[in-house]
Amino acid sequence: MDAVELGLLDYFQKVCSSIGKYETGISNIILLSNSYKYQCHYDVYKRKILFNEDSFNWMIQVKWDDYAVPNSCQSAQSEWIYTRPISHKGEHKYFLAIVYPEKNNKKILQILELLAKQLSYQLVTQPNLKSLFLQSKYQQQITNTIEEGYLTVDQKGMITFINQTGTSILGLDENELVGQPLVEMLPNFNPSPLVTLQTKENWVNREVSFHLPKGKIHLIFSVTPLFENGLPVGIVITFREMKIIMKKLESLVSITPIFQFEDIIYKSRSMQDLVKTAKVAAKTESNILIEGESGTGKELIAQAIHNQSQRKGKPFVVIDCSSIPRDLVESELFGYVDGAFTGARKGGRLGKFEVANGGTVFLDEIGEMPLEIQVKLLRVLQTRTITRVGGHDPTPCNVRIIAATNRNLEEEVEYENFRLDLYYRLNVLQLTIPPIREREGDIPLLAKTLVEVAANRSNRHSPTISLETMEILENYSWPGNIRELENVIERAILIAHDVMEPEHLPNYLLTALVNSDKRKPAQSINLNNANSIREKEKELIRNTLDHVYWNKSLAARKLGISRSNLYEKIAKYNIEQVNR
Ligand SMILES: Nc1ncnc2c1ncn2[C@@H]1O[C@H](COP(=O)(O)OP(=O)(O)OP(=O)(O)O)[C@@H](O)[C@H]1O
Repeated sequence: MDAVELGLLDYFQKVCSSIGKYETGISNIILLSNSYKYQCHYDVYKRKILFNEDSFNWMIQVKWDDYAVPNSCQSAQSEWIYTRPISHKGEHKYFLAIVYPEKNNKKILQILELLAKQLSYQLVTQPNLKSLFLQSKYQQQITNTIEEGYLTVDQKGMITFINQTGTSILGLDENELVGQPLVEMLPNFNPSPLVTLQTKENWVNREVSFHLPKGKIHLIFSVTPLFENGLPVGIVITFREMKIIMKKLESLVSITPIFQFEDIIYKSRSMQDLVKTAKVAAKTESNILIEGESGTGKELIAQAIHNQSQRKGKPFVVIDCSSIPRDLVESELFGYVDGAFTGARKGGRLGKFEVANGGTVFLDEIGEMPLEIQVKLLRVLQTRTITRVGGHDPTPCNVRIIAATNRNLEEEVEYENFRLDLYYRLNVLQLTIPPIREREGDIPLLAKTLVEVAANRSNRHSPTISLETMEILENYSWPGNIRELENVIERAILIAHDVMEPEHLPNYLLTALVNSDKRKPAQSINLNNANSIREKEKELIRNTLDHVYWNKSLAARKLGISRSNLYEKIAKYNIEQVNR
């Protein structure tokens, strides 16, 4: 085991640099291990000095004439090497050597003696703490490659080691820290991590802030106490910068909002008005409520707003209020402190609002939010702070809320399922996205564009859409809106060649066409031949009418369509009653 492993070299270097600070005029103090004693390179000129056993009795004279050193570099004809042993259990383990031009300089002798004593003492008291973590140089190198700051403190509270990541996080030099009391260098730990030597417990993911020369830093740290033969020897503190953790969490929790206003496909007047208002909303900081049926593009609009707002580039965190178990909503949103509840993770947890700080929170399905959480959300919006579950200290939180719902929130307020005060807070700007069946001219445009997108994605030639197919698409009510249209097209693309025909569409669309004033499929007809769709419909209507002896009300009921719709179809297909 050498001086590095024993931690002696660090200590030695530290002491030497402090000697340098007091300007004793001494330089070139060398720490020699026992194995080096017969040969040593010792100064800037790489002069090699041969030692023998006697060399360790205080002092030897070196005549520079014997060495190939240019005259200009020599301050004296000869110099003296003072040496002093560093002993451990009566054995000379190391030697200190100082090169000095004068013989018997008392000050030098005193310093050397003192230093050797201090180092010998260090050998006895330093319980090889370092060797516990750094059993080899490889391990030391590993500690320098890990992403966490890594600091060891002996049982007396003195810092004994810090890795490179640690020094760069703290913005302090290894020499400034090692050998110094932890409480002086990093005073904000409260309680001191050394407490763990008594409690014998690990601390996980605690938070602390320091004002250091680098500025204010916010750390997440963990502490592991170390024992050797049951006796406390020190602690290891691992730490990371909060802002780095936040960045990582952001990438896990937030999504990259990819949509811009240019990606929204529309033509209809109603969508033109909506996008215009959304663009105005993007310039403001107000909360926004987006209402619309499922799949109408609420999240798409929310992303486009975020990307055109001042918060672009900041987190965009999506919280689906309907998918979080009721009793976890609060901690998911606002986080919790250590020990907040049974089963809570040690060290607490950040909430999504904290992660979204500076950015946008997209609260999807806000209508599903439990009433008790609505109160807490209201408080966040009013105070612009969040308080973790089980915590008392509010933390500033700057987020913009874009809430979305496919319910009629005003009605939910009337039914007392949603708080009126929260509704007002969220509804500063309201956008209502119309369903696609109400967007005049949008379906053909959407269908054509989505066919191209889907064909491109699956590396296929993009088919054209036949008139008949387009008619079916336009007449369907699309309860699942654009998401449903996307799915239908995605599937059709796989089976269509040059032209997308009705046979490439799912049967339920064709059936629904027959029942076009009802939004759910009624009697299913299996239409495989595209050209026969009208014929099949005509046949179905005629058969039904014949079956009920042309009682049109009854036929309409059986077909699941309205009487007026039946009259329209009879006229359209020119169906006549055949006298039997
Ligand atoms: N106008 C549009 N142009 C192009 N794509 C659209 C348009 N509107 C919606 N989409 C696409 O439709 C799909 C559904 O949109 P989105 O998830 O935004 O709907 P939503 O209203 O938030 O749905 P839900 O209420 O079910 O959460 C997405 O793939 C989206 O890209």
